[in-house]
Amino acid sequence: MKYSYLDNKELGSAVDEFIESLRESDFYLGEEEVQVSDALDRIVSQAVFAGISAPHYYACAMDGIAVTAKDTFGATDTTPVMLKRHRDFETVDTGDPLPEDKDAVIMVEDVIVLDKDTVKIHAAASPWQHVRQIGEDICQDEMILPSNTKIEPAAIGAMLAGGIGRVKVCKKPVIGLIPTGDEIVSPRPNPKAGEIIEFNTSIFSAMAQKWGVEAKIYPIVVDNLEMIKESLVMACEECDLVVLNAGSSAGREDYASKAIEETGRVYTHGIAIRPGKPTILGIVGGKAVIGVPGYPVSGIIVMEKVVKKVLENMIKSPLSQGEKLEANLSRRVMSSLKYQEFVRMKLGKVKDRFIATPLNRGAGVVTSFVKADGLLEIPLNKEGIEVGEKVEITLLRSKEDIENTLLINGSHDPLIDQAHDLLKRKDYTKHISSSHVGSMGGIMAVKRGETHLAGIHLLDEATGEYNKAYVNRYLKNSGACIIKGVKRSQGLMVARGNPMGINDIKDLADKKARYVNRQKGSGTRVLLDYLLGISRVDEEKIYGYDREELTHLSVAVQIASGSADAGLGIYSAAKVYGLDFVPVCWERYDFITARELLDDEKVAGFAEILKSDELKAALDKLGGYETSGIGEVEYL
Ligand SMILES: Nc1nc2c(c(=O)[nH]1)N[C@H]1C(S)=C(S)[C@@H](COP(=O)(O)OP(=O)(O)OC[C@H]3O[C@@H](n4cnc5c(N)ncnc54)[C@H](O)[C@@H]3O)O[C@H]1N2
Ligand code: MOO
Repeated sequence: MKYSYLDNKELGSAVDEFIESLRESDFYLGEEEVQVSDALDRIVSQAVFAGISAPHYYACAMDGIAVTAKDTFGATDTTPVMLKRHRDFETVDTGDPLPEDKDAVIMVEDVIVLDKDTVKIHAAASPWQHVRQIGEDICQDEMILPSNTKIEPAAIGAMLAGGIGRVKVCKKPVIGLIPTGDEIVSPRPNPKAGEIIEFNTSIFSAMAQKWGVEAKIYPIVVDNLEMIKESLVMACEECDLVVLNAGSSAGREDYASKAIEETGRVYTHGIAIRPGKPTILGIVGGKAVIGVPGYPVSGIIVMEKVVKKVLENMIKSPLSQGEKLEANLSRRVMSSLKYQEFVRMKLGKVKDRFIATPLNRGAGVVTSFVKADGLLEIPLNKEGIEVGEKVEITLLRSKEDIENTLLINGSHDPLIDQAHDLLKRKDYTKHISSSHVGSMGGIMAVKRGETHLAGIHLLDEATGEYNKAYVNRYLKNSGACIIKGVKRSQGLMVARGNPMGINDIKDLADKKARYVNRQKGSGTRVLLDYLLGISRVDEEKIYGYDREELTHLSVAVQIASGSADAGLGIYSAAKVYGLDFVPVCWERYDFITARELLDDEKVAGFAEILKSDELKAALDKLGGYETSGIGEVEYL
């Protein structure tokens, strides 16, 4: 295999060696002068010294009267001192210059006015009280900012106060982004089969924007070595750093490495990180060129861990640092000994513990980054991390946001999305994060204290009753209770017009329908098995019984796209895709929680939303729901 030719260099040393090589071609950007008022977030290239002191005169710090302190000595509660205007005092406001013969200010609150020109005071003033000395803030020639410091809002004020109007800053790097690939097309609403919408460079450009770096996106280049070389050379002339996106691995049409080699030099091809292993580090025309893998998740990681580091060295300043947080791992995470791995994580706080749950690890699943609250780094030579272990997470959102997030595990229902939207409309500081782990997964998460709520719909085959039996069985004595949800219509989703004439569970086998199932542990799977049992249909007779999807909507998508004929699911999911729906039964979908969490502001707030008329209206619109008792607590 060609892949064995890729390097597997440790991330830190690969990047450090690359930066060393870049230094030889003098990759610092130089400086330019800008107006201080336009200099937010720029990096000063030289230390900034004050031209004048601030304040540059003795300034009154309070509204009141300016006096000579010694004239007030002896004033007490019992022995007030009288002062005469223009002889002993002058009226002053905050910021006024202190009159020349005066050395203190008495606040207006401490002055008793006897008549227009006479006041009485009951306490002596000490010399220089409430007077801002010359240079109290900044002394002339004092250093306001050292070299290579980012200009924050207050620093703009300090420089202006110090008499500085223009400032020398590092030039802003411009990064060139070249998307490549025959299958890549510019964003459009209805791409054809085989066309992939180009979005990576928009992600990278937005990341650059957040770092305060300019980005220039070049036209998409097809998989043609000469054309890639041409675009690369042009970008290297026009930009300070170039990202060549996709074609980084060693497939038939992966030309990135060759294009860099033939126009400059490749220093590393292959870094021991996952995702992101086929990363290329090269130099063309003295400019850094980074071959970033095509998969978006790999791309984001390489931008963050490699491109950002190179840029930081270019402008000699850190670009952004994620806050860290300690959390308990809710699921075991496996890792390869060969790679340093970066895993997207969901975070939440249940009682006083932060809980971290790994998200989908597919390098093509860009929404895993949309859902992620943080990144877990698993070092090289480690096989994984066990459930319950404490891990350090680099945050992608603020700790406060995470503390304000209600966690819902278990089975998903669109009502959660509706409630989330209502919650955000009521209070923008609150969030809901839901993980689709099936009803049983939800019960276990409540048991382990890893979620605030779990959405469940589990039929007890013996009693025909929903949910309670399971809570009693699995959460006995652990003080769990039910927050009532809805009754919802479950049925068979089939293509519009029901072309195969599927009318019940038996028809799935009899008419050889291609079925799409839900995952083990999901309530819908339990329901199917129950229905197969009472219909005396063997699961082996169901074509596609082992094909599993994680949500009602993803089952509906498979049917709508024609890759399956039927799947069990709820009415609202069928409606979204315009599918026909053969009702099978009504089932209860409820939430369970630990009793001590009922007082938790987030849980109580969710129960309130459940009870609201707005939610009922939204559910009526979705269809297939019955909402009596929704939001009520049922103790077991
Ligand atoms: N046989 C093997 N195949 C692959 C291996 C391997 O070890 N053996 N490594 C995989 C890894 S890891 C990665 S990462 C990718 C790297 O792929 P390339 O950099 O060569 O990129 P492509 O194959 O051209 O594209 C991958 C994927 O990303 C999509 N893509 C590309 N550009 C964009 C864009 N601008 N916007 C949105 N999406 C984009 C592209 O369509 C592909 O789906 O290689 C594996 N292969
Ligand atoms: O870089 Mo690949 O993304 O390791 O999965």
